[in-house]
This record gives sequence, structure tokens and C-alpha cells, in this order.
Amino acid sequence: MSEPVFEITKAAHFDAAHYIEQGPGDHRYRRLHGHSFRVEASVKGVMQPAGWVADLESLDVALKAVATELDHGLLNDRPGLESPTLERICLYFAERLKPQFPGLSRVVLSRPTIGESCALTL
Ligand SMILES: Nc1nc2c(c(=O)[nH]1)N=C([C@H](O)[C@H](O)COP(=O)(O)OP(=O)(O)OP(=O)(O)O)CN2
Ligand SMILES: [Zn+2]
Repeated sequence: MSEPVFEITKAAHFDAAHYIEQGPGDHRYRRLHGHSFRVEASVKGVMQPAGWVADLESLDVALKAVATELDHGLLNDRPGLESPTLERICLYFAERLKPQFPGLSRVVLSRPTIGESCALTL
């Protein structure tokens, strides 16, 4: 039997404002507005000698550090988020987590209050 592969996941939350320059000039997307976001990051790998894929606390610290960068801010001001869709926010987190977690396998951005979600598979 090949070595079992696990996938661990940690979630964090943040609130932020944004606008998206899509649709007709008076479209509501273009108006400054805010959302509550939930972000999940998953790391896939085999069990290390410690008995885990990676320490979930280290994933928690790294994930919260990125979420805190965005919390209570204007997403459009962040590099790479000039058009801050869920898809682009997934890429934003993945770019910042991948160096520390080469086994990063999935990032999910959701807006729970309005039932929206986007998953990036790596
Ligand atoms: N594929 C995507 N489509 C849209 C995104 C996105 O990130 N990816 N984002 C938006 C806007 O952010 C929009 O504000 C999302 O909210 P919306 O669907 O408009 O829902 P409301 O906040 O208006 O709440 P309602 O329940 O619809 O009133 C749009 N599309
Ligand atoms: Zn929006």
C-alpha cells in the first residue's frame, strides 16, 4: 500500500470593502461596498515524523497574517487586487502561502452571508 496522503484545512475570516468595474456605469458592483469573507487553505501531504502533514497552528498563523492585511481595508488598494473578485483573492492568498506551504492544495474564498464561494485547486 502506498503511503497515505492527507489534506489538512484551516479557515480564517475578514471583512473588507471593494468595487468591481464591470457592468453598466451605474451597476451596483461599481459602487464601494463591503463583504464578510471566509477563507480556507488546505495543505496536502504525507504524515511527517511529528504525526501530522504540517502543524495546523503554523497554517493558522500564516493564513491569519494574510487575512489581517486585507481586514477592514479597501481590497482594490492591494497589489493584484485592482479588480478584487473572489477568484483574484484566491490567487492573492495562494501566492503568499505557497512559499511556506509547498503542499498547498486548495484555497476557498466565500461570502457566507450571500452564499457565494470560489475554490482554487492547485
Ligand atoms: N465570479 C464572480 N462573480 C462576481 C463576483 C466575484 O467575486 N466572482 N463578485 C461580485 C461582487 O462582489 C458582488 O458585490 C457580489 O455580491 P452580489 O452577488 O451582488 O450579492 P449582493 O451583495 O448584492 O447580495 P444580494 O443577496 O445579491 O442582494 C459579483 N459577481
Ligand atoms: Zn462585492
